[in-house]
Amino acid sequence: MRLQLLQRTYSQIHDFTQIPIERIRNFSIIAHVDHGKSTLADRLLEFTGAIKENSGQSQILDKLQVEKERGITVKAQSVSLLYNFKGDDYLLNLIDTPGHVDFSSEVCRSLFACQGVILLVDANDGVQAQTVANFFLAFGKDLTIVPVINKIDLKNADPDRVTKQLQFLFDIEPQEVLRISAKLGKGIESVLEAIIERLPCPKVDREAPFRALIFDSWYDKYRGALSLIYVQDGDISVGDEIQSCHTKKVYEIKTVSLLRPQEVAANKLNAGQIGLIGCNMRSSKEAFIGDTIHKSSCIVEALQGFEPPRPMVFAGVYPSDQSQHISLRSAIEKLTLNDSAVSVDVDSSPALGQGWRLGFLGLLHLEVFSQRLQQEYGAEPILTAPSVTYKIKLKPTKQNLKTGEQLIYVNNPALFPDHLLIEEAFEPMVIGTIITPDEYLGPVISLCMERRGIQRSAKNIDNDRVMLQYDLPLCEIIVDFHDTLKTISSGYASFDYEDNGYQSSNLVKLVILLNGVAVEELSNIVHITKAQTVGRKMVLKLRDIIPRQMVQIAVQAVSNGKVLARENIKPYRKDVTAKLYGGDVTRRMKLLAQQAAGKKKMRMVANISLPKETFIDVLKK
Ligand SMILES: Nc1nc2c(ncn2[C@@H]2O[C@H](COP(=O)(O)OP(=O)(O)OP(=O)(O)O)[C@@H](O)[C@H]2O)c(=O)[nH]1
Repeated sequence: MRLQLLQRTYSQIHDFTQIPIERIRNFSIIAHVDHGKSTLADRLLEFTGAIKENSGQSQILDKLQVEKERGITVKAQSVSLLYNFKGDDYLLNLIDTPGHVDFSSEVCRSLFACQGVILLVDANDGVQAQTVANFFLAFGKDLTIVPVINKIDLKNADPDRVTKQLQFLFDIEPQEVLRISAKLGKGIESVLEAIIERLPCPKVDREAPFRALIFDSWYDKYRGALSLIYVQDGDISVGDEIQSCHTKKVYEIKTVSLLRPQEVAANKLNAGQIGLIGCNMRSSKEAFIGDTIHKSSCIVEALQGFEPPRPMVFAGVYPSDQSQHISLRSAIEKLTLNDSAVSVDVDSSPALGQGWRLGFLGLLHLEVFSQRLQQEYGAEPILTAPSVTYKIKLKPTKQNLKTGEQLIYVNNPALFPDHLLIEEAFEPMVIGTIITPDEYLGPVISLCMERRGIQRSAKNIDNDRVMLQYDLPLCEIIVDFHDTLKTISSGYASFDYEDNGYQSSNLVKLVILLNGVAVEELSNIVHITKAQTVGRKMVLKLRDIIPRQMVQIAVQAVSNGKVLARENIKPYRKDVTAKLYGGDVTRRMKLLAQQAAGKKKMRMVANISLPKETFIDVLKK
């Protein structure tokens, strides 16, 4: 039995390595969130025999616990499929990609290894903001696009309308558009046919010296860092010595495997293929995504890497007590290998101790990262409020003129300089695209205006849908813009954004004082027009969150030396006169006066203990 299994595995591998370049297709499925990418991937896997039909498993490529729980794809996954078309075996390398805006770096990275994409659109929802962004991403990379309308089985499906939208927005010819139901498995064959007939094969050279691009990597407890590679030239086998162009380190290849979607050992990877290599990389920092690897005996020119993702949202991460510092550090290190879009800097705070300042692509990315820290590594860190990176031009002083450090970048509100030192402040901006049914246009425009948005354009994409473009400050959308947009449009509006540089802005630092002492962890950078409202809200929230203590606590929001809001948290009052029975009134007054004096002393030295959750709760809008 075991021998049979081994022979079968071997024959499969044999087939894979023998496939000529002309019969390889590397492609990705891109779409707006929930339009059915993972479901289509499941069907493709079933159709090509990689998994059994009706195996009861769904979203096979969503492996992480957080993906299964949230029903979203976070990490792009790859799978190699073998498909017999008109008598020939084809190798189809499919890369499943996430749909949420926060994970667009995964989409970008996956596209590098592809020659074409399936652009999937929901037959009921039609083109959404992320569809637009993904289309232009693929179009900009000169990839062949196969437009597919999914969910045609839905009662309200209107594929004709969606076809018109595709034609109007992207100049896609109606006859090119496929119509399928991934859920029911209808039309899947037409997708496979389009992949083979419309997509080009990879432009690679099997005779040239080996060159491959690392486009993903993750950490395995037993084998160290594993790298997913796209072989551009030549071939690679177990036992070969490879060198990294980035670190110049040399490794011996220990394992070569294909993902089917389970890992299947192989002896060799040829140009045009995608596969996994393990070469005893012990430290997570060694598998550098975007790096080119080659055989150590033959120096080659590095392949063009992709732009590293730029973190947009920063937050402090601290262990809940300092004894967990080392375990949290190792968890962060391992997780950042798997999720290379996260940037890590060391940070410290008087209240929370030693920690890190991490950069994320967006708020969902931050939430998913902290959830993965908990689920996969059992870490329970404290996260501070998210912030963006501000650019600040300092007033010229003798010192900064000498050092040339007049321009600084600040992503930690605690480090925002005093207003007297600032000549001009700049905040990061984005161009936001919103697609909404026109009945929600009013509330959507009000939301954008409330978030300091300036309209760029508005156009109808069909009879009842409008596409809006706004210039928006990044800090206004990172926390709850997406959720609010969904709420006011009953879930119908969609949103996507792209970076649009910096813009001069009137920013102030809002500091929270507890009994006159600034709590830097609660500081916030806000636009001057919002300082009063945000200050008021924070003070009220803190009043409710901070537990009453033996002394009165004054909570103040202060900006540029001016108190904008204040609330008092009343102390517990001990009845010092309880033991008095009757007697002289002066005795009673004396006891109360003694108590008041004691409290005054205490207030001055009071070290107010804030609950851990305060830092997270208070800054949620
Ligand atoms: N009726 C119907 N439902 C479908 C079809 N395809 C997918 N769905 C459903 O649509 C929902 C989203 O599908 P997914 O495959 O998770 O979508 P996705 O695009 O991978 O989502 P993300 O990974 O979050 O980007 C699931 O509830 C699917 O069952 C279809 O053809 N018809």
